[in-house]
Order: sequence, then C-alpha cells, then structure tokens
Amino acid sequence: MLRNGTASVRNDTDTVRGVAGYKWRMAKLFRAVIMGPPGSGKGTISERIAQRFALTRLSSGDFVRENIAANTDAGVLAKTYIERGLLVPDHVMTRLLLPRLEEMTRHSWLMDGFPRTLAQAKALNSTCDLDLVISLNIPYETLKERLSDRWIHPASGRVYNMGFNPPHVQGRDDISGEPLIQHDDDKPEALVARLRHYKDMAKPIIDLYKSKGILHTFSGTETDRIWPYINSLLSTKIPSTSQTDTQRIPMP
Ligand SMILES: Nc1nc2c(ncn2[C@H]2C[C@H](O)[C@@H](COP(=O)(O)OP(=O)(O)OP(=O)(O)O)O2)c(=O)[nH]1
Ligand SMILES: Nc1ncnc2c1ncn2[C@@H]1O[C@H](COP(=O)(O)OP(=O)(O)O)[C@@H](O)[C@H]1O
Repeated sequence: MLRNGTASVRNDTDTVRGVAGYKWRMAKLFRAVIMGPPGSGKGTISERIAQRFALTRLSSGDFVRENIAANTDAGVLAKTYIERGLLVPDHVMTRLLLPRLEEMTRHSWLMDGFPRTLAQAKALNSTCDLDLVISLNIPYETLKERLSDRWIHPASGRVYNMGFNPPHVQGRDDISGEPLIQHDDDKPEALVARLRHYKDMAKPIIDLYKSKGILHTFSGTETDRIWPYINSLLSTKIPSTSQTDTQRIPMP
C-alpha cells in the first residue's frame, strides 16, 4: 500500500466500482528491492528480472543522475556529495526518491541501490509495503575479479564485463557506439573499503527485512547459476499481470 496523503492504492487484489457500474479488479502489484555488495550482479540480475517479469526497474543512481542533469534542488545538493565520492545524505535521497515511488501507484517495480542505510529502509517502509527483498551474497575474490573487468557506458549506465558480457565492439557501447569507461572505485585498492562499508551499512537493513520475513539470500560465484533460483522464486510470487494496472472483469 502506498501511504502518502494523495496516492493510495492497496498492494493486493482490490476491487473498485468504475463509471457505468463496472467493477474493476486492481491487479496485484509487486514491489521488490535488490541488495548486494558492489559487483554482486544487482544491475545484471535486475535487468533480467525486469525483462522476464515486466517489472519497472528503478535505480537510485539513475534517479540521482537524472536530478543532477535536470538541475533540481535535490540534484544540485546530491552533486556536491557525489563529486566528493560520498553517499548522498538520507534526507536528500528520500526527497529524491519517495515522491517518485508514490507516483508509481499502478506499477510493479524492482529497486536497485535503495535503501542503503537503515534510515532509508525505515523511510521506504513508511511509504510502501515491500513484497520481497533479494540479497546477493558473493565471495570477495569474485567481486574483485568482476569489477576489475567492468566497463560502463556512463550516459545510460549499461554495464559490460570483458569476460561475461563483452560489448560487440571492444571499448564501445552496443547501442550508442560511444566509448566505455572504467570507474576508479572498481580498482582493487578501493574495493576493500567499499565492501567493508557495504557490510556495515547492510547488516541492520538485512536484519530488518529478515525480521519481516521478506528476505531471500542467494549465494554463489556465477550470476547464471544464481539466476534460475531467483527466476523460480519470482515465478511463484509475481502475478502474471504484474504490470497491468486494472483489468475490467465481470464481477458477481
Ligand atoms: N565473470 C562474471 N561477471 C559477471 C557475472 N555477473 C555479473 N558480472 C559482471 C557484470 C559487471 O561487469 C560486473 C558487476 O555486475 P553488476 O554491475 O551487475 O553488479 P552491481 O550492480 O551489483 O554492481 P554496483 O553495485 O553497481 O557496483 O560483473 C558473472 O556471473 N560472471
Ligand atoms: N541509496 C543511496 N544513498 C545514498 N547515496 C546514493 C544512493 N543511491 C545512489 N547514491 C549516490 O549516487 C551515486 C551513484 O549511484 P550508483 O549508480 O548506484 O553507483 P555506485 O554503485 O557506483 O555507488 C552513489 O555513488 C551515491 O553517491
């Protein structure tokens, strides 16, 4: 259920009476979060989930970049932190993200990159009821190998790995043909600190979702081997019409 003042849609099957006396059944919506350390495959798996289950894929990093590009107040503020390699403060992130989620009353979605702190998890919790949280548990050595081989198309956020999913033309984005770049913080020396930071921040969030009974953890070294488990879990959880907002059906 989205719980802001204006938007309010039950996050379960609901019926409303429409014009001309039809009853409409609101299809059940599905809201999920994917968590994991840097390089754990959140982006790669989110993309697969979004395609397979027709969910809207949301990325906090994309929201931040959009706001920076559009010069919104929150974007201008966020930029000052990102330029210093810092996380954006909780109150700025929630100001950026929660109104967008509240607009998505008719969509099923999967969020990548938020919440990253317990305060964010609590703010999200007060806005909507999550159905499921996926947590990826990937060994450090695997993360190190993957990230040292990761190339990004900065404008779109498309991600490549020279072994796993290389671009068609080396060093170039498949869609735009623009050059790919490597992030400094994907280098091994920065990675140890990033992973430690992730563990510290994620633990209370994971505990929270565990206590709510919505946490599902997947461990392994290869996305292709983890994916079938995620796929079969979601197949049991996501209604086939997840993206449909309403269906007109005869009701007794
Ligand atoms: N070799 C190998 N590479 C993989 C596998 N799964 C994903 N990758 C690659 C794609 C990327 O280059 C890199 C990291 O994957 P993602 O960008 O999907 O990870 P994530 O979104 O968690 O990272 P982030 O939080 O954005 O730093 O590893 C795999 O099973 N094997
Ligand atoms: N939930 C969040 N809390 C705080 N800052 C965030 C959050 N999500 C994104 N950001 C900011 O936006 C930047 C880009 O995010 P993202 O694309 O997820 O990249 P990365 O995985 O490299 O951190 C982050 O480095 C951080 O400064």
